[in-house]
Amino acid sequence: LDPSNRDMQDSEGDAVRPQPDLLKLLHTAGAKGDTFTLKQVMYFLGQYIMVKQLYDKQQQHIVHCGTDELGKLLGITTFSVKDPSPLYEMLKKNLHKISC
Ligand SMILES: C[C@@H](c1ccc(Cl)cc1)n1cnc(-c2ccccc2)c1-c1c(C(=O)NCCN2CCN(C3CCCCC3)CC2)[nH]c2cc(Cl)ccc12
Repeated sequence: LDPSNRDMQDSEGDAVRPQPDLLKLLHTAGAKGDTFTLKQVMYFLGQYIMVKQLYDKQQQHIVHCGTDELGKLLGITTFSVKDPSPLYEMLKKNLHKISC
């Protein structure tokens, strides 16, 4: 997690409510309920990539999501887990922060 995303890291513990499309992916990965912490969202997205076998077997930091729901959400076909910026862009659009 690069320091430029301070707001993301600071708000790791806050409750967020994913939009329906993102929520569907999290449930596919075994998540329960409709509110999570950012940490949990990241964990379940990681599980989703594993379950759907979207990562490149040779270069395991590359994720091929062009033919998957995840790709539609991210608006890209491939990304590296070493450059999380497209991910944070998607999460900003698809996570509603709950200020409880
Ligand atoms: C540091 C962390 C990360 C977390 C956030 C970001 Cl924005 C980048 C990177 N990370 C490092 N590699 C992965 C990864 C790589 C390939 C397949 C699945 C996960 C992850 C991701 C996790 C995660 O919760 N990771 C737990 C430990 N990972 C180690 C790698 N493991 C490998 C096991 C062998 C096969 C390849 C994955 C899986 C569990 N959640 C993610 C969600 C997405 Cl949208 C993208 C990537 C990840």
